[in-house]
Amino acid sequence: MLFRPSPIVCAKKPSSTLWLARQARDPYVRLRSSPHPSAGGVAYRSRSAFKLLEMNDKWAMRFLDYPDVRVVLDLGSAPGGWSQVAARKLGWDPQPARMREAKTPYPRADGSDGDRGTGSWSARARPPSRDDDLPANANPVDISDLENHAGGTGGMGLGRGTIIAVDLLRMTPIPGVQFIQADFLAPDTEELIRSIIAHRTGDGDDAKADVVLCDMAANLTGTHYHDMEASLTICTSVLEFCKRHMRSAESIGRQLGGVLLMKHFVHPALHVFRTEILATRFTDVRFLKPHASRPESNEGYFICRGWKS
Ligand SMILES: C[S@@+](CC[C@H](N)C(=O)[O-])C[C@H]1O[C@@H](n2cnc3c(N)ncnc32)[C@H](O)[C@@H]1O
Repeated sequence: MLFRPSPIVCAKKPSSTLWLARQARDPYVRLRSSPHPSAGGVAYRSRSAFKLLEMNDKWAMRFLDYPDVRVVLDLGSAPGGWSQVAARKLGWDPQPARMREAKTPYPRADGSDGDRGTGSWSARARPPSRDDDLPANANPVDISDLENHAGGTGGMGLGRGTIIAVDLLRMTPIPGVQFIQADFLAPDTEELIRSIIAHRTGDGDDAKADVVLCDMAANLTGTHYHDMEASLTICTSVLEFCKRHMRSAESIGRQLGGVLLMKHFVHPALHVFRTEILATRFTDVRFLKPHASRPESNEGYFICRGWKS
């Protein structure tokens, strides 16, 4: 007897069919899945990477390109597209050492050459997956082993400066990026970030960030009011963080130095937040909606340059 799947089990919900159709049409989804020259020949981990590239490169903001940019924070970093862009901009080699190894013969325990000539991943030299991004016993908030962790050079090309990425979720390592798995809104996280900047730069109490990127988005609850408030809470917390930890334009000697790029969602208080709060703290504040941001999404970005301290 032929097995006929039940139509109830097989039927796709209209919403998932629409989602699949949208993904298939989306040029950024297609771009994301292939190695990209601007990512040093590796694929970007998120379609969000193209938003950051657009805001930095295409609109000539170039806030990541100045040689005086020494410390970049990526808040809400997972899966890592923005960190990849930042790492590349600061000159870190995106090809992990074990990826390069995988293209060369990988010796087997029996002494034979293993994968000679295939260029494929062996079980021992495979790209890191989400499950092996950190050692099982690693404490994501322990900074005592910084040099050997994701942010250490680990045999990769040396870039300049420090990139610190923070997310609630785990993130596969990126050369040059120090990842902290933590809630940015939790009271201890700020001090942890500050101490890592101090440790990496050797600046002690003067440790500051030059560029703060925030793509954080709280999980949607479905309650419009609650979701709007959560977005504004993130924006105000990030600004409070900048008040204590951003390097001022004056101290760099560059008028538009000290940059905050921050995602936000529609909120009735946003205009006031921009004009009465952001605009008093930064020399130049603009609203951006990159093409890579879906038109139907309520998200937008503030690019704020020239921190006045
Ligand atoms: C849109 S994703 C970021 C994508 C990222 N920019 C990229 O290019 O891959 C938003 C991220 O914000 C993180 N997030 C939300 N609230 C957070 C919080 N309080 N602390 C840390 N991360 C948070 C989420 O876990 C999620 O990974």
